[in-house]
Amino acid sequence: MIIAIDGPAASGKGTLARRLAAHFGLRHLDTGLTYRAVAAALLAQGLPLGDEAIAVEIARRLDLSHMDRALLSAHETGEAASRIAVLPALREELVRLQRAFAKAPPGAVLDGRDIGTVVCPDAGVKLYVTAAPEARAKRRTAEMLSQGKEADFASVLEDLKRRDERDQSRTVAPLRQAADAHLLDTTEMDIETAFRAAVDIVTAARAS
Ligand SMILES: Nc1ncnc2c1ncn2[C@@H]1O[C@H](COP(=O)(O)OP(=O)(O)O)[C@@H](O)[C@H]1O
Ligand SMILES: Nc1ccn([C@@H]2O[C@H](COP(=O)(O)OP(=O)(O)O)[C@@H](O)[C@H]2O)c(=O)n1
Repeated sequence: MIIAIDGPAASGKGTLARRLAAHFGLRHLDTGLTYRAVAAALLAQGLPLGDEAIAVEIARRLDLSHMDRALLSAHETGEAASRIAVLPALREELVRLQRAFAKAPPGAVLDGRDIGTVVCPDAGVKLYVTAAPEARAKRRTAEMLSQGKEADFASVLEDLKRRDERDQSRTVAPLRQAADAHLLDTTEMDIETAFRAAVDIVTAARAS
């Protein structure tokens, strides 16, 4: 079975995806990391973010089993990832890797922006996880502070809104809720409540 999870930045989709994968015995791929890994490589080598051919070349060499969220979590990496995520040939290359991961047994949970709409349109269950921008900025700020990084709520909020706008308005695979996705608004939910709600949705979908 494939579970597709999409949603805006810091909505909690990664946390849910990880826990659902463990609960249902599936593999997990955070597809945001694939965009972050390419962006981090470009930044590290001082290469331009707009050069599609170079980005595709880096994507071809990606090893999905060696992507470390901690190493790729920097705020600037997320910002650069959303800038290169508009490049069609790069998306094509990454989607190819993501689909291959999704299809291998026993199934997988993938989270990102276009999983239910583009990467796995036939997924058994689709969730669209969201929360109010202020709630998401509060979570991301707390996360950064807990990692010993500097974080200012107002600028985190501004950055998240700008990234959401870019992700929703790009021409190729924009962030949007698939017609058959279940909406999970976690603004008023803690992690445990959101997880329980997601398990109920998946369990009901598997039974039908
Ligand atoms: N429902 C929730 N309530 C409070 N904090 C949450 C909730 N879901 C996730 N978080 C926290 O918010 C931060 C961002 O969550 P994450 O799963 O990484 O989001 P995303 O993958 O959508 O960017 C993490 O620190 C996570 O522990
Ligand atoms: N399936 C995906 C996943 C991420 N992305 C892009 O990659 C960026 C970083 O994604 P992420 O999931 O790591 O970001 P957070 O939500 O964790 O902050 C997003 O802002 C998107 O622009 C995408 O275009 N498609």
